[in-house]
Amino acid sequence: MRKPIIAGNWKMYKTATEAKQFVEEVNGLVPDSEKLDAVICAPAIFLAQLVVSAENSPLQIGAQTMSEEDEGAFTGEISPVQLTDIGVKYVIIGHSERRQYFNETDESANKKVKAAFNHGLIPILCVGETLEQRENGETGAVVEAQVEQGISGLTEEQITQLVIAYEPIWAIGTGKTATAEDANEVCGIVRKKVAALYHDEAAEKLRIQYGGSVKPATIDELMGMEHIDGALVGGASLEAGSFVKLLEAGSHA
Ligand SMILES: O=C(CO)COP(=O)(O)O
Repeated sequence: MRKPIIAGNWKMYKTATEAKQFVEEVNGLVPDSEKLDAVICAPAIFLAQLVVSAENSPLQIGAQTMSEEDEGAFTGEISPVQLTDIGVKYVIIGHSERRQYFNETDESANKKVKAAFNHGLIPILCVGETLEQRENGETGAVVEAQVEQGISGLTEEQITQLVIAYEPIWAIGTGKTATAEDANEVCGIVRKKVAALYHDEAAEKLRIQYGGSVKPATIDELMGMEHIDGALVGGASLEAGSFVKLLEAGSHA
């Protein structure tokens, strides 16, 4: 059995005050960590404060990106060493917005995934096709290539701890969710690819999330699918009530 994982990606939303209020509101309502992993990936500027706010709750805090370097003259960057030092547990790697606006690639994602593991962080590696690629029937090939390059060189043990988020780019922030069947089909392709690159047991333990306009109204159907083990959620994770509903659905899956 794979433990469900619901992660909110706040992107560049909320002030520190709003973030603190959110965590205080959800703190008592987060399902037990034996049932579900609940994560909020917040802007870097208030990660340290949120780790403290969530101290007595099963809620874990994640970053939205990081440098692959441990330290150095990289103005504006944040390293995995700095993240683990303040108690951050997860980090999103290779989100499509990072790829689109900040020149991230499968190669840089691979370096960051390895750096995350080297410092005890759990990476959430994002993959997903554009609308054009989907319409051209290239979804499977695109996602397989992203997975193969993104996880290149990982140990089997790391594969079993990794989280991969399948986020079709056309479904992000658009209100267009992939159907649960379509999402499951691609998550199945991801799992099969990992099985081919490693072996079945490692692929069976790998957790795969779907992301793209997930809402409380759509989460149950998605979580009912064979290959979907959770969700990476933007808009619907910003409001405490909505996030708690997603966690409840995840914990009953
Ligand atoms: O990009 C996403 C999560 O990483 C999805 O965002 P939305 O849930 O707002 O579509």
